[in-house]
Amino acid sequence: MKPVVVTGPPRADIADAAALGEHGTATVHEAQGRTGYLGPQFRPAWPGARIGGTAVTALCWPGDNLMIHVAVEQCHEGDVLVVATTSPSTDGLFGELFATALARRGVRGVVLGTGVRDVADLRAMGFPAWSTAVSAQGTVKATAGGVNVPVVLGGQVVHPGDVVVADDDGVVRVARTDVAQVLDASAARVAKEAANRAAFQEGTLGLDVYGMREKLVQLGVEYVPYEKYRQERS
Ligand SMILES: O=C([O-])CC(=O)C(=O)O
Repeated sequence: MKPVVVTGPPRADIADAAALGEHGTATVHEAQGRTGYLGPQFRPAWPGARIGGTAVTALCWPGDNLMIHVAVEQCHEGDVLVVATTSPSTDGLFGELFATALARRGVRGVVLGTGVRDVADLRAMGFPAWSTAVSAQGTVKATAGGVNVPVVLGGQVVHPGDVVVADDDGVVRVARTDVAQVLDASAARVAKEAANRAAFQEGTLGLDVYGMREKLVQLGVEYVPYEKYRQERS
């Protein structure tokens, strides 16, 4: 792999990214056709954060955070730093000092396909972080990798400038070219869910709200009174 730092890639609009962040991962995931989810192994370092930002990517070697230092310089207001490793790793590549530098640059959070550390400090400073591990294991700063190259996390390809949405349910990526369409679909979904919620609050059942009774007939589901069911089986 040839080490490279790509500067100034096109980014999604940071207001659009924030709006997707407000919708949250479950809505955005559904709105883009149930794709883009990095998987349940990506957990927040502390609960309650909800962000949407534009991806700056770093490809590091396991146990080596040199390229995070390089990536910090490429991060702008509204970005989310997305860190992958060249092979599986759980080491604590990122902690409170990196968070301090990123917060100073207006970065909204970090997503790591490896370990995070200093969790208590990250919580106290309110810097959002998602990772596949929490580990005190320290790292070296020795091997060159990539910045703003496509990276794969949880089977999803994240390109620099894509939108990353993250909350207590995990992390979802939205391709930069899909952002407008996913925003529209998310808003439509939120409106539909509001109508469904109102129906549930009034006591209407999901079976009727979603028109599933006909489906049950098609599937051959039979409603049998208890006594008849018992007699047939005795
Ligand atoms: O410096 C490191 O190796 C990572 C870390 O702990 C920090 O960012 O605070």
